[in-house]
Amino acid sequence: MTDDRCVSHGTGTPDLIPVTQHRDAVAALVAPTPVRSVPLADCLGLALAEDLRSPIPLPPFDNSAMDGYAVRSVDLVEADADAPVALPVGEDIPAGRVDVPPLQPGTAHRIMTGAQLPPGADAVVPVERTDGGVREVRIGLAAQPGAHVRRAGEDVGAEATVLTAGTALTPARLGVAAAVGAAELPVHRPARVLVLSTGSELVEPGEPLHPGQIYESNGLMLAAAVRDAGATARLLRFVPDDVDQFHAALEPELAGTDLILTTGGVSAGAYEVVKDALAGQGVEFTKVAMQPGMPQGSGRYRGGPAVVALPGNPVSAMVSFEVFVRPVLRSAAGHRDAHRPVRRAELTEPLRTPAGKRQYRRGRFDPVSGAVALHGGPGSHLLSALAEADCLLEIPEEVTDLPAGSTVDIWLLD
Ligand SMILES: Nc1nc2c(c(=O)[nH]1)N[C@H]1C(S)=C(S)[C@@H](COP(=O)(O)OP(=O)(O)OC[C@H]3O[C@@H](n4cnc5c(N)ncnc54)[C@H](O)[C@@H]3O)O[C@H]1N2
Ligand code: MOO
Repeated sequence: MTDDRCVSHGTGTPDLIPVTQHRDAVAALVAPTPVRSVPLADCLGLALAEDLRSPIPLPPFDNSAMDGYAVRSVDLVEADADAPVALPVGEDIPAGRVDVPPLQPGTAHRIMTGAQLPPGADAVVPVERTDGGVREVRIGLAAQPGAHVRRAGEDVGAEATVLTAGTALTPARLGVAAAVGAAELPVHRPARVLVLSTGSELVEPGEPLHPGQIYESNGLMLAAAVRDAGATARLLRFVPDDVDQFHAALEPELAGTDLILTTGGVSAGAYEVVKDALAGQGVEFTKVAMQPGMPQGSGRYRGGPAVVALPGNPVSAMVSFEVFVRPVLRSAAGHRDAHRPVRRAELTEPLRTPAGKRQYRRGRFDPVSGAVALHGGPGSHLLSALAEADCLLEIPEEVTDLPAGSTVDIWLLD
């Protein structure tokens, strides 16, 4: 909800559907993907499908936090830098030694970081506080019981849950999974997305550009956004505004596709290739009460893969992806946090928006002051401002005027 707002009445455009309605329609198209076991090395960024319980405590055994000497603290009560206590050294215990002999009273074992604490020892003296002796060691420090000892289970108790279902597998989470002995994890298969841009004006970046032509940017951008959302993307070469070429590009690629994402050709002109090709094939075209991103399509292509048809204006395509597609891909792949983080932020300047449409403006957020500044105008061709933005401001449909200092919801982008 946005504070300090002027609300307009009776300005809704009757043929526009609410953002929530289209969002629900898109969400209903993409089911959760199947779960399978995947080697840890291939799990980065995927969502864990089941809680991970540790079969062992971590650390698995009491061990030394320092290179030094394992001792009985009672043997060193009198020890002092000026009056060191000499103890005979029994054994060497490097990390990984499995047959660790007990520590006899009045002796020390030389021990390394990570090595098992010998039975009978209750403290470790760092080598720097000794003379480093190999047969006999002189220790100038009265060790406290437990000093420099890492106790079994201090980090993770046996049978404790270390990761919960829906967690995104970050490097540290993969680390803890390996530390408790997991070789594979149950994860959702990423959703498989096909990306196809349309437009006779489009030219491949790197090729010469003639008057009236523009470089194709939506396909690459959306394929990257799909991958960033944790799904896999197959980017097809864009097609001109030609229905036959559109179908010819799609047909051979349908197998193994969960979602077809198209851009362009969905508004009201004479050459709306996506609309012409997909209307009557299971895809409905609507106008959504939002800006950017008004013309939209969704459905199932000939009863098969889901289709989301995004508008061609680059900012409209990207914002529509954020609003409708990204959360759905993340939910389908099992992510608990499917949505962008939302914050409340204070506007640095006044903002006027048209009534009856939910606005998504591009902004820059200062997390220290909690202020958000608009970045670039509302035009849906202003791609460079989107590229520099770090958040989207979400302004509700009924709001038309916001004074500086009003608080608004923002979605934090990466
Ligand atoms: N008479 C009307 N005209 C328009 C309406 C309307 O309701 N009535 N809606 C406007 C809105 S809002 C939008 S958004 C756009 C959406 O149009 P389309 O989805 O049909 O997209 P195109 O016309 O193909 O392209 C729009 C714009 O974007 C550029 N574009 C398209 N594809 C790419 C790409 N892959 N890479 C880079 N740029 C691309 C294209 O050149 C156009 O400039 O329609 C409005 N018009
Ligand atoms: O949907 Mo359009 O995005 O307002 O330019």
